[in-house]
Amino acid sequence: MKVHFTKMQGAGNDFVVLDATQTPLSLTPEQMRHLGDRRFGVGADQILVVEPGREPGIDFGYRIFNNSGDEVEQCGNGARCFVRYVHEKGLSLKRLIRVQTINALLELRLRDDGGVTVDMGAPRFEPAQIPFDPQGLVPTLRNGFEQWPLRVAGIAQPVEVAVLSMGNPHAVLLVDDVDTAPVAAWGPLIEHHPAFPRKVNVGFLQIIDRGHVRLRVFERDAGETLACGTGACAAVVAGIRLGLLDAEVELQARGGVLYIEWAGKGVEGYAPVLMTGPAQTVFEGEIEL
Ligand SMILES: N[C@H](CCC[C@H](N)C(=O)O)C(=O)O
Repeated sequence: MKVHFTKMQGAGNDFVVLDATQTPLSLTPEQMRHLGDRRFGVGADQILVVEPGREPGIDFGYRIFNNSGDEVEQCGNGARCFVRYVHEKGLSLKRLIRVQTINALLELRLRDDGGVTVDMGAPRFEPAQIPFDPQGLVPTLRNGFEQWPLRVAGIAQPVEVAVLSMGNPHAVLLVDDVDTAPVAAWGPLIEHHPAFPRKVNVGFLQIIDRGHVRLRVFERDAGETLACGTGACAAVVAGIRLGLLDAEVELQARGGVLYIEWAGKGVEGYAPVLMTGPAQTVFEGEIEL
């Protein structure tokens, strides 16, 4: 089967984008893995599928697959590429589009300056929503926010992580310097820790000052990526809840800069996280699957 694709990237997190708005696409996990394979396929961290909106007021469906072939709940850098894609393909002229993922409704805005801002929804902290099983661990509270002392096989000392969901699960640990952080060594150990029944994305967060951070993310099912949008949102939310960051943060990922805004908890609960950053088409092509 010949499949047309568009290769895109957002801060170096790269994607194969497939258009299923006219004809349904149902690819197997093996076909998704082939698309994501950097040697035998196109190569990407994730595969994004653009589907028609299924309800009034919803412009599109948005499905996300890691290059492992597993479908996941959310992808922030992908959301920015999604809105760029639908405009470039003439699938929508609206500057604000509403898209439905498997567990969230997102509002994506193409800005007048050409940048893209996505409303990533509110973070969730309840263990069952992450999901996270504290396994009897006693957290330390910092500014009233839990840091959980995970005991990880292969790591001598307990690893203090903040845990939350951006629709997908995240564990965030503070490091002095992302360049020397043990991302490759600790990332997979924490990703597969039994406290995370659906595994977890692991963020290594370096605080520069209250408005500037650096972040590396070892992504669930994808390994370290040059940027992780939901990971950036999760890390900034954790930093704000720990009392270390202000409401607007510039985040340096290895592949580019993201701007994250979160107003914290209001009268109606937790505010949504807003993320602004780049989204670019790299090339188009066809592949035999
Ligand atoms: N690896 C993530 C999905 C992609 C997230 C990331 N690429 C982003 O931009 O949010 C997960 O399994 O939850």
